Amino acid sequence: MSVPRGPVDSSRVPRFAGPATFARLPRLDEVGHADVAVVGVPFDSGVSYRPGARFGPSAVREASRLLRPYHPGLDVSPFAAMQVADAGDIACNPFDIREAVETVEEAASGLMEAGTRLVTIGGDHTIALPLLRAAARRHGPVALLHFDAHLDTWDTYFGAEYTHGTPFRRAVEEGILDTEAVCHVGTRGPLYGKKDLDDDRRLGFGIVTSADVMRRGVDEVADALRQRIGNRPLYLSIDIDVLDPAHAPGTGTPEAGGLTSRELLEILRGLAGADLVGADVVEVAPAYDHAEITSVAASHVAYDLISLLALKEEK
Ligand SMILES: N=C(N)NCCCC(=O)O
Ligand SMILES: [Zn+2]
Ligand SMILES: [Zn+2]
Repeated sequence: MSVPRGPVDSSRVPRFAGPATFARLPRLDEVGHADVAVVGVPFDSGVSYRPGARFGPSAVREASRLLRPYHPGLDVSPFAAMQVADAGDIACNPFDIREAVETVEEAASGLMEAGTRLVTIGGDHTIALPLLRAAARRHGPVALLHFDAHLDTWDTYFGAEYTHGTPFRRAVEEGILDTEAVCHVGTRGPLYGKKDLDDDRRLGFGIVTSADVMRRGVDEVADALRQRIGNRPLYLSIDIDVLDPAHAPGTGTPEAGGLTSRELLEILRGLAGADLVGADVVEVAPAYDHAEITSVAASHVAYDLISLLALKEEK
């Protein structure tokens, strides 16, 4: 039996039929080894406001049925260039955040053992910490581009260290980021105080605000980010709330004045050539969504991330 590769043929089986793996790709257990695996983490016990991101992975998979095999913007057919498979969900304890964080780290590390690179669908932003740990185990401290309305470098919430507002402070404390190349993109909205920005700067982060993207334009922003990253191993963490609520209403902590989905996708495309080692798309909370606006956007972001990984494979 030959190993399946790529999405189910949509000229034979309509896209709305059959199980919703990401982009209707084969499951990891059907292909054995994958160059890239899409994995879900249905976990939202780290949220500070609206819950619901535990249903993100299934909503993004459902919305990904319409994705097509060729990416004209990057001139790549990601599912032909490499084996991409859906690894299903990492099942983690919704009642014990610390245990869940460990489960995600171990499961992600296990998947990466064979050289598989991960595109993870969240889940709330807490999960970026164990995913970065797994990336750093393999590659050493990684460069990070963090697309988000929020800094997520706060210290604790109600005394809790592991939450969706704190993963990147923990990551710096743990020494798993290359703090010469860590930057937030799309930041906006009210903060608790000026100290938030001072702390964030002290941790080593640069900031490209949502307003900066508007004023400087996507090409200039992407070029500057590419330069800052150089050829370091790069992890991309994308909180879907980086998009304006008009483009992503289905999320837990929406903030006005965000990026358009077009801006986000174009900045990502401008990162072509970077040494991308892993990525996540988090904070899709489908209960607040309308007409799959948010999960469609997230599915396209994931597709672009996979396409960036494919460019690397093609070389
Ligand atoms: N959406 C994420 N990841 N973090 C938002 C935390 C905002 C807050 O509770 O102040
Ligand atoms: Zn956020
Ligand atoms: Zn976040």
